[in-house]
Amino acid sequence: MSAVLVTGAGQGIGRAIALRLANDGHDIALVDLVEDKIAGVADEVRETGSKATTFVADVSDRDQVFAAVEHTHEALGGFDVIVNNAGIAQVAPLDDVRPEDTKKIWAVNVDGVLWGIQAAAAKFRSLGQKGKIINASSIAGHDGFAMLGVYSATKFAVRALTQAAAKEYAAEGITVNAYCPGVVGTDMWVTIDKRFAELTGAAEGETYDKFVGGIALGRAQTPEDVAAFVSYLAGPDSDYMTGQAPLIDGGLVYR
Ligand SMILES: NC(=O)C1=CN([C@@H]2O[C@H](COP(=O)(O)OP(=O)(O)OC[C@H]3O[C@@H](n4cnc5c(N)ncnc54)[C@H](O)[C@@H]3O)[C@@H](O)[C@H]2O)C=CC1
Ligand SMILES: CC(=O)C(C)=O
Repeated sequence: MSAVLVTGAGQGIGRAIALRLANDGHDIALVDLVEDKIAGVADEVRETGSKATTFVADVSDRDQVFAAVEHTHEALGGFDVIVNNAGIAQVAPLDDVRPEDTKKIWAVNVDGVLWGIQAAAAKFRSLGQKGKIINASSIAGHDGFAMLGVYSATKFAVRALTQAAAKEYAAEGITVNAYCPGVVGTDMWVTIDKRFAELTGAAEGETYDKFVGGIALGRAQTPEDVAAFVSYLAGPDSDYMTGQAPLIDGGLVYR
């Protein structure tokens, strides 16, 4: 079918996206910081009958992202979709944020997405074909959350890049969309919950439970819930959609 590159594919939402798209029949290039994690997910992808390849890269490094796209094309014999999923969280009151903090999270969550957008568009262009670019935003890309202010800013920025890239690339048949999950029970939320506990005196688990308590559908989101929507974005049913960043959050933020 088609060849898809997923960043941050070693665990959590990225792993679920990789497995869902493999089950949909796509071949998958798994990109992450740590080889061991993506090697394990690659084995799971191969069990579905789809091809898998791995590439270690830090998405904040532009050259490494371009190399990952090149590797995907060589290893899978094509390049059709990129999912710029890798991201990191940071929990801090705005008063405490320092330049080194903003630099680090911006480099991964915003620059990392921009390098992925650029590298994918350049490859689609060189192959003379259409393609799909899919970016990870968040409910925090629609609402600024207390203690997650800079993280929220990065996810708003992802929406801005998604809209601008959609406009710049539409004439070339390249679509650009984002997904905005809510509260997904991954390691990211374990870290967020612990930091809230340290900073606010909340008990461990309390912040996560409070956020989940606000979800209309009454449960935390699974990585597979997110992957189901990304499956739509990666497939032909979304061909007429570009520049959008829909919320897929069980009813938490309403726009
Ligand atoms: N967990 C949640 O509730 C939500 C997550 N998101 C977003 O979804 C995406 C995935 O989140 P999770 O799976 O929960 O996170 P996670 O922390 O469980 O997994 C993130 C993966 O990305 C990799 N990664 C981190 N920095 C990287 C870098 N510089 N280069 C390459 N890989 C890197 C990590 O090694 C890890 O495998 C992120 O962009 C996150 O901001 C959005 C909304 C909600
Ligand atoms: C982790 C995240 O994206 C939140 C809290 O919206």
